[in-house]
Amino acid sequence: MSEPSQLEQALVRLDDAAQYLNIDPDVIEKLKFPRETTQARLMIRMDDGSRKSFLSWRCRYDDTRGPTKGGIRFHPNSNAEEVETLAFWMTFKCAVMNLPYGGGKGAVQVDPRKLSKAEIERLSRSYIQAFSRIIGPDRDIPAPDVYTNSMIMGWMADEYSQIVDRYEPAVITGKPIALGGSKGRDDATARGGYYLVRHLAGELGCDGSMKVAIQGFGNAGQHIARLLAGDGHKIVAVSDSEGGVYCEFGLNLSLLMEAKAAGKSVVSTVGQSGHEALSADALIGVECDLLVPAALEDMIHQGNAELVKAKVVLELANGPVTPEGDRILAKKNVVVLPDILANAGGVTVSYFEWVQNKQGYYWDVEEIHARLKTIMEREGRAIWNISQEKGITVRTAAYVHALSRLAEAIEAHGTQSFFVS
Ligand SMILES: NC(=O)c1ccc[n+]([C@@H]2O[C@H](COP(=O)([O-])OP(=O)(O)OC[C@H]3O[C@@H](n4cnc5c(N)ncnc54)[C@H](O)[C@@H]3O)[C@@H](O)[C@H]2O)c1
Repeated sequence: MSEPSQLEQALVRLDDAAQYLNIDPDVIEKLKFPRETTQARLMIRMDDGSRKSFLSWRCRYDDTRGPTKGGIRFHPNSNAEEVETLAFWMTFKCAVMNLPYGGGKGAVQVDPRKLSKAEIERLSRSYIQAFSRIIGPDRDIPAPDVYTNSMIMGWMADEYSQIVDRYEPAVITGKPIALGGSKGRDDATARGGYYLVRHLAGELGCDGSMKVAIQGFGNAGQHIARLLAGDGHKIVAVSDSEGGVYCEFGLNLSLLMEAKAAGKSVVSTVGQSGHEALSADALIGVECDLLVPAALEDMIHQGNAELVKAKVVLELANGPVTPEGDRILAKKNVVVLPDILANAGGVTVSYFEWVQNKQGYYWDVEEIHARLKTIMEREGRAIWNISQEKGITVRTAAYVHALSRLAEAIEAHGTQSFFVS
């Protein structure tokens, strides 16, 4: 038998959740397949005068609850199936948070590190030229993802406005503040996870001072370290792609952030402030209360999940625990706060950006934080209660929560075929 595809693996979560709900089979049939995936070949002029082409996609997985929403990734390994899987996750993430969106995703198969800044700008504008009839402020709203950033979103929003011949900032989120971006977007993903852990601390047994290990010390990893340390928790281990560092009394975060800002690995701080070297893999098994995967997919799996000593795993990364890893953690009574809830602070503040663009009135950062906190606590509490009532993992509970909202919307839309023939 062939290996299940990436999307088939993701759909296992849908089947798991469906067992706990009495929903129409039509709903599952609708959610099993993306509504539409468009492929385009982008041709751009390189700096040396030659022309080069790149494959690209945009998937609108499901738009029952509103316009589709999801990032655009620039990556050499991107392919249609990965885009569809990520769009499926976005469908559930937006439903978990009750944002008025469906799920989408886009990608260009490219290694942007091999392109000049001008070439990346031409590629970004060419993506919008190819997909301008698919995206739109009330149809499909892109955002940054792996190897894309606010500068690229600014170029894309500008290109779209030129094509439709009017100022249309709500077509894309994650823009620079000068072009209609929102305050509070930079640390939104980590802050959402932080509000969630703080709110459920009593239930999770995390109400005292915690020891924390963080895998991946990029945007999400550095912000969660800063926020948790601010509450007096000890960050005892962090890692990046080159290795890790450990200090049982708490790492020196300023030292680590200075190293990253200078383009160095966290490993460059070994020997200073009591920092000891730790292999990237050893981080998973560090003695701690909270483990935060904030790097890549599939990092906690069948081969290393048994090593986890933390009571709680906060998934700031997308898909960091494999289904086998999940089963092992559940057996060890480790609570996993799943990605579609734990890292949804990012898309929630993207939603705030879209609302601000549409209303033309901008909120201060305190208002953004207060609104994000309210939503994380409300949805986190509802999901926690489902997991307790049904005796299921928090991940399955999050899917149950999202699926019941999706099912309600799909049923409310009705199906025309009932009235034909
Ligand atoms: N930034 C956001 O708003 C956001 C929103 C939702 C989800 N996420 C997810 O969070 C994760 C991290 O995103 P980010 O924006 O912080 O990315 P980033 O590129 O800023 O940081 C990723 C970090 O992971 C490290 N890393 C790579 N391979 C590693 C390995 N094998 N072991 C340990 N560390 C490793 C990198 O060195 C880097 O420090 C991704 O899965 C992303 O999809 C991010």
